[in-house]
Amino acid sequence: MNPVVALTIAGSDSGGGAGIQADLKTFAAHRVFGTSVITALTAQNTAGVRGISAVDPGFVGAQLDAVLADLPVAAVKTGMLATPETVALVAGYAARLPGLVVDPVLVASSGDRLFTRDAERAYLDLLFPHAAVVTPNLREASVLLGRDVLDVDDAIKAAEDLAATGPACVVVKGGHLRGSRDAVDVVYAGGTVELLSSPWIDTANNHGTGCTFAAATAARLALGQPVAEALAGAKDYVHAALAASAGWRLGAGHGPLAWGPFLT
Ligand SMILES: Nc1ncnc2c1ncn2[C@@H]1O[C@H](COP(=O)(O)OP(=O)(O)OP(=O)(O)O)[C@@H](O)[C@H]1O
Ligand SMILES: Cc1ncc(COP(=O)(O)O)c(N)n1
Repeated sequence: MNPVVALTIAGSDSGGGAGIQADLKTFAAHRVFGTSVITALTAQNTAGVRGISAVDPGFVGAQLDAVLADLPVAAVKTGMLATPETVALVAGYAARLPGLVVDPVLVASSGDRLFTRDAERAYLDLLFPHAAVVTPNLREASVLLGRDVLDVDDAIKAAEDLAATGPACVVVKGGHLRGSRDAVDVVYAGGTVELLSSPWIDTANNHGTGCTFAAATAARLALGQPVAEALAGAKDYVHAALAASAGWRLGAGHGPLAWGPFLT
């Protein structure tokens, strides 16, 4: 029987911990066949981003045309899109992108910018209206809304306000919540707020958690799970992948998660 196919539209992380590399490993761990449209190359390792070379939007389009013309993509995740031009381009394909999970990657965990400064509105105006799920972290929600998003109450209000731009579901991720003993994510869909919570794992190996969460959600949507089930499963998967790599020392900075075969 043919495998289910998912697509990631994202940047390459040469260090293998985030971006396209994290997404494809996450798809494989879910037994989903991964395809990829690369929007940018980053010269990156666990310590930070040394350089970025954005792919010309025309060639991002050529990759999308090639994949969509030939392969039965069942769900899509977007990660680093690098420029508002590429956000606009991807939005133009929205009608052909089922189960669209938009992770609005703006800044790396190292603090390096991954998206054109002051151009974030393109996400709100062009891409969010087409998304099944959007997954900002606290800092991304704050940049998108132009105000501080620091605690769970702020995150609930942020999720409501971001939902007004049109996505079916908003998850404001709480991996950077201050002083929390649990990793609490706020999920807002259909006018209802729910909290997704898992025990906090004390680890420096947390590079790529956001990419992995969004890719696991897309993989599960591709497998036919409803959104709420896909998000709960993705949350469990990230927790397991963080726990499994907690004892690793790969790289001098924030190390990667343990995907797929390393989980068992
Ligand atoms: N130390 C941790 N222990 C348990 N869960 C965590 C931890 N860190 C992050 N998570 C979970 O991982 C998912 C990603 O959240 P996070 O807020 O880290 O996203 P992000 O900032 O976009 O990730 P990234 O570091 O890749 O940019 C969320 O479900 C969050 O609750
Ligand atoms: C290519 C690429 N995509 C996404 C991220 C965000 O991940 P993180 O916040 O863990 O650095 C990244 N660093 N690099």
